[in-house]
Amino acid sequence: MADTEVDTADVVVVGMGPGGEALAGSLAEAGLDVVGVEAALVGGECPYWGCIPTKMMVRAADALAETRRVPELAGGAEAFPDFAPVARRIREEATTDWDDTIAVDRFVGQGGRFVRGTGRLQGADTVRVREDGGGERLIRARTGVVVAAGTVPFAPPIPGLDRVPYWTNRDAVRAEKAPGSLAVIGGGPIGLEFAQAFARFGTRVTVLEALDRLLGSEEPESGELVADVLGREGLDVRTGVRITGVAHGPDGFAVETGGGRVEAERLLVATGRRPDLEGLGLASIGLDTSGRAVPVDERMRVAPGVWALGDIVGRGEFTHVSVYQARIAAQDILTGGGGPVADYRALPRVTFTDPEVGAVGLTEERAREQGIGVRTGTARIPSTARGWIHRAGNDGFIKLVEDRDEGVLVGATSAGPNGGEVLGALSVAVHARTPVEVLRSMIYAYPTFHRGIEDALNDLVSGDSEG
Ligand SMILES: Cc1cc2nc3c(=O)[nH]c(=O)nc-3n(C[C@H](O)[C@H](O)[C@H](O)COP(=O)(O)OP(=O)(O)OC[C@H]3O[C@@H](n4cnc5c(N)ncnc54)[C@H](O)[C@@H]3O)c2cc1C
Ligand SMILES: NC(=O)c1ccc[n+]([C@@H]2O[C@H](COP(=O)([O-])OP(=O)(O)OC[C@H]3O[C@@H](n4cnc5c(N)ncnc54)[C@H](O)[C@@H]3O)[C@@H](O)[C@H]2O)c1
Repeated sequence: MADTEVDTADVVVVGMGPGGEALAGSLAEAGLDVVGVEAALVGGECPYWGCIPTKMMVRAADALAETRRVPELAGGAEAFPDFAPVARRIREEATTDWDDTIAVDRFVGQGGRFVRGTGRLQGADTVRVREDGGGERLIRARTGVVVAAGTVPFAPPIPGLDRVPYWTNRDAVRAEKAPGSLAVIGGGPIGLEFAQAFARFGTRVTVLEALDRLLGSEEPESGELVADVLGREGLDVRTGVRITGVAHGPDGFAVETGGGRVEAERLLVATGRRPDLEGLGLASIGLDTSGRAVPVDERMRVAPGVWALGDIVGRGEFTHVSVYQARIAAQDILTGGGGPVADYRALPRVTFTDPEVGAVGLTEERAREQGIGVRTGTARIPSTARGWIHRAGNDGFIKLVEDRDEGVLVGATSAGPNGGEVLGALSVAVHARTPVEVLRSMIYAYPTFHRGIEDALNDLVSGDSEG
């Protein structure tokens, strides 16, 4: 094509979310000629529409919840919820009004070259970029192409859904005020974090989950705990729901379920995410683009000269996974195959509801499916010294999953106040395969939440919960 600019680089990175940005920056700093291609904002979903703005909402909502706990502990206090400071923080502090100039400048400062546009593979060593300005550029990669293009919200095939103006996380993050009422389809991390945060600002929230429990990939106890707490906070949480239709009119949304109709001013769809493998041209390197993820080996390689990382490879849709994989891929690229391999045994995740649900490694069910001889131990937070002291808002538990033949933890959950922080110690134990006997010989500071780990270890070795 006559007006197509042809360019060459060592590495072309398609998608500059947390993973792509980390990889492209480190390769550029190492002296490679790197072109980073980004269709939207450098930084990706996490800083602009995901982790950071939602955690600002959660922080504010938690402050309101703590105020409501004052009467039980310290007299009286009254909160006057106002979403405006949250919306302002998200706009001004988190996203600079959804402007990525700082991130682009940082990458260019590291020595990278940046192209704003949509990239598509044309074979293993070439990326065709449709630039925002209207031009087109063909970039040939001497060393390789890295696909780090993330995922987009998935809308389930519910009759009527494609004709109504429902919210995804992108709209919910840009809310200027808490809606009067909100129906949330999906009881995973996205749905639950938004549901609780808006409810604490006064929104009447209904959560509709198809499975028989919330947080379906975690321990069943986690979903039960969150459903119980949300219910007590006044949310209407329905599991095992089959949604048969959605409509929108002047009065808002109507969601039809087997158990009746749910009406709400806003509808948030949070039913998982999918990559666009077809749009990325991955068929040109022989991949089946109907799949739900890009298959990679343990060094993030897809094919000779092609790597993929982050949400698009489906090994955990978390920023820390994306950045971890960027480190693995960067070392593979820089050493020509001599770097470490990815190890997901101690993959941590935290759902930032209150109580926070932290988990690492395998759930009990997954461990049993893998043929591991499992022993579990549990401590209830309200029964621990610190939980009892804490009182209002002390719901939670610590559950350990031990490989009883090896005498090491292969998974753990810490749900409760600061559950994500307590997870730190458990992550080290699973990652380092610290023997349970060594964990039992440690001194746990009194009275901390993490001392609940010792209670759970005692339950583990008591033998009562063997299975
Ligand atoms: C509401 C919400 C809350 C979350 N909270 C957390 C949390 O608390 N903790 C956590 O660890 N994770 C959280 N996540 C998940 C986290 O945001 C993702 O795991 C992370 O952003 C994935 O990084 P990535 O680099 O793989 O992809 P992304 O962040 O999705 O970035 C991919 C980039 O590629 C670009 N792109 C796509 N196609 C093309 C193309 N053809 N050409 C050029 N560019 C392209 C996109 O525009 C995007 O910028 C949350 C997600 C959401 C939605
Ligand atoms: N704190 C965090 O780290 C954090 C926060 C938000 C998102 N994330 C990441 O983003 C990813 C996507 O989050 P998510 O919550 O959208 O996805 P998810 O897959 O975890 O949960 C989606 C839920 O929607 C339900 N669902 C699907 N179709 C339905 C239907 N027709 N009716 C009712 N329910 C239906 C599913 O059963 C599931 O429970 C997560 O996997 C997570 O890794 C992480």
